[in-house]
Amino acid sequence: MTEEELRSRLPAPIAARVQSLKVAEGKVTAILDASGLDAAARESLESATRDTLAQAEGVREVRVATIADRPQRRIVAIGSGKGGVGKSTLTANLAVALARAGHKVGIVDADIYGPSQPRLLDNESERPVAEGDKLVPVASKWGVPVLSMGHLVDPGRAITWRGPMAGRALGQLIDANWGDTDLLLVDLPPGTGDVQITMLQKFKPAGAVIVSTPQDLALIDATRAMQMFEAGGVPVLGLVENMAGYVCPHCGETSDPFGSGGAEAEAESKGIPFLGRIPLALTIREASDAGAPPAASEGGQGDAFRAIADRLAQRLAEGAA
Ligand SMILES: Nc1ncnc2c1ncn2[C@@H]1O[C@H](COP(=O)(O)OP(=O)(O)OP(=O)(O)O)[C@@H](O)[C@H]1O
Repeated sequence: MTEEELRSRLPAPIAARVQSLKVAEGKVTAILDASGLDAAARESLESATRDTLAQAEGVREVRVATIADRPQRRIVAIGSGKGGVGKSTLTANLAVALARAGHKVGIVDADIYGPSQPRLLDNESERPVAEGDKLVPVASKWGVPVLSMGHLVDPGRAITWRGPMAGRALGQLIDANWGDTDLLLVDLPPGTGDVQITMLQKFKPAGAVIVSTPQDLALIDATRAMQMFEAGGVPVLGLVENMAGYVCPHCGETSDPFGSGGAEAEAESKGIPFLGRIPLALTIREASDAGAPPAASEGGQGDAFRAIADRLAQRLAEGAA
């Protein structure tokens, strides 16, 4: 079926909202203008479009996206299969590098059970204020506004919420008063649990970046995370290998305690772009603990983060998300 034929199948009120409709090899992508609609009306517009187009001959897959009159804000989720692989460190440094390159970027720390962005960005003592029923993100000295559960609860107090509450908390952080921020990096909790699924279903990230260390076991978990995003219709923008190659602070020699290159090979085998690798370096841990992201200063390990941020920006500009 041609694009014109597909368009003509849509009822007039839906057809009037079609901004673009493309079909390639049985995959239809429709972009609709949802201006003036509330969330429920937007969802029924989306599902009616999807249902109608899916019935057309030769259509295997239908993707529907809506744009509204509020500023377009893209969400990119940073995920990992397991904990401790450096997802939060990467998120903070990517955001700082992107902000330095002129992007309007903010961070949502969705790791609500173990928030670390306030420490990484050195604004732990700040508290967000509410404007109306929305939170106003907390500024950081690195030019990146952030909202984190770490800003809302006392440090060290364990959060013992069940899934639905955690999902609601995440909603408040994402649906905050982000002003002209047009890119939100969401630091997800590790793994593929409730919070991640809520995130996919409710907030439809434009894309995801997966972080892994080079070991086989970490990569198996990373593959699971990739599958979760793909099943949720979220394109994986790329894979990052962290803690690849240890640079000895004394002699400068590089060794590979966790192996090296595994993530790149894994990305290649899955047809996913490899965005780059960050070495295991004492200076990264020390700077991160001190709230001074390496990407904020010239040279050193900041270059590795900047190179990944550039590749991510390029992927976004190419329309990969
Ligand atoms: N490339 C690196 N070199 C040295 N230390 C690193 C590197 N990346 C991360 N770290 C350190 O490893 C620890 C875990 O990093 P981080 O908190 O970013 O991981 P995470 O995947 O977000 O963990 P969590 O499971 O808590 O969400 C931190 O102490 C951090 O400073």
